[in-house]
Amino acid sequence: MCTAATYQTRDFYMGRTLDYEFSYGDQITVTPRNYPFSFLHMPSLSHHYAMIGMACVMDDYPLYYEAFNEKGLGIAGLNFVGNAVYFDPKPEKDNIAQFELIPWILGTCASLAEAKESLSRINLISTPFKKNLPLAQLHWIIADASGAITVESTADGLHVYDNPVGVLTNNPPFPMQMFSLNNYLHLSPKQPANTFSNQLDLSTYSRGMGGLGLPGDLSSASRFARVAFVKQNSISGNSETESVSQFFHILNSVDQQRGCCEVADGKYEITLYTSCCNATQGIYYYTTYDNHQISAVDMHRENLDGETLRCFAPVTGEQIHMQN
Ligand SMILES: C[C@H](CCC(=O)NCCS(=O)(=O)O)[C@H]1CC[C@H]2[C@@H]3[C@H](O)C[C@@H]4C[C@H](O)CC[C@]4(C)[C@H]3C[C@H](O)[C@]12C
Repeated sequence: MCTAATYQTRDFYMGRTLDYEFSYGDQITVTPRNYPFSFLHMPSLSHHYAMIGMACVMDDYPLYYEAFNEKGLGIAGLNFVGNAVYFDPKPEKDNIAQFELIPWILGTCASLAEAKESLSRINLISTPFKKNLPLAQLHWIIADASGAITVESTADGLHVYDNPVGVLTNNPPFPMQMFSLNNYLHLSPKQPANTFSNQLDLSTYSRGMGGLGLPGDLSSASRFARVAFVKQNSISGNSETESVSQFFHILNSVDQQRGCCEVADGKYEITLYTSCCNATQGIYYYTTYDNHQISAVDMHRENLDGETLRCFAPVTGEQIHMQN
């Protein structure tokens, strides 16, 4: 399972939890403006917007999971297994392989409006990065400070949905996830009142009963409702530390603990990392399953006019601040 969310205070933030049973070899990766990006069916980009995000780097190519560019546009890819369908190249379209979508959009688009325009020409094709590398079946959230969209390539073609809640999880398709929020319209952060029956003496028996009825399980549909509720009702100050701290609290509401989600015999999906990108300032913050301390990489501390990738291995292992 995975969950992505956006958050706006003084700056625009976007991030995700990456839940899986193993790591592909994640590295925080800065791609500078002059790194040459080649595409299977599109002209190469020798100059493009710089970007930063989590990627697995293979053959010196950044296979991004989520990233954002120097213009404040971000994308996250989340599993959409069983629903994602990619196609053969079509002559009249911009044919982009699934693994090329993040570099193409972030390399060429300065805003969500430009991304939508670019998507109207795109056909996502099914060529894998390498023969022995499985084709990830994903859908994407793309966002900037102006809003968010969801992109789903299914059997009937490429769909671009407005995403007014700024949240994405996994299956089912996005319109169903949005529709099921109707089931939670009664939820409130306030203490509940008895609307069950005026003939029964039902009362709030404890403080802190806000959000009563919010689903607590780890399914994608429940995480969607939970993170949407937490995000919509979230209150924080505007400063960087208050915003980053609150953003991690929002995503921590859907954290996956080892042992709770068995995906194969003895194999457990866990939140391998949680990211929070300040897309306005170009800073990628993250925690890992074994390190709750927030670490960060600032893209503007790197040479963004360079030609080579800059990679940082995630900091792991708890950093405990002993006080005596
Ligand atoms: C596993 C990740 C998604 C996590 C997620 O959504 N979990 C939910 C699990 S569940 O089904 O709903 O149970 C996805 C997100 C981005 C993916 C990676 C990126 O797409 C980049 C390449 C793409 C290649 O096709 C496969 C390797 C890969 C390096 C992908 C590996 C893996 O599929 C990643 C890391």
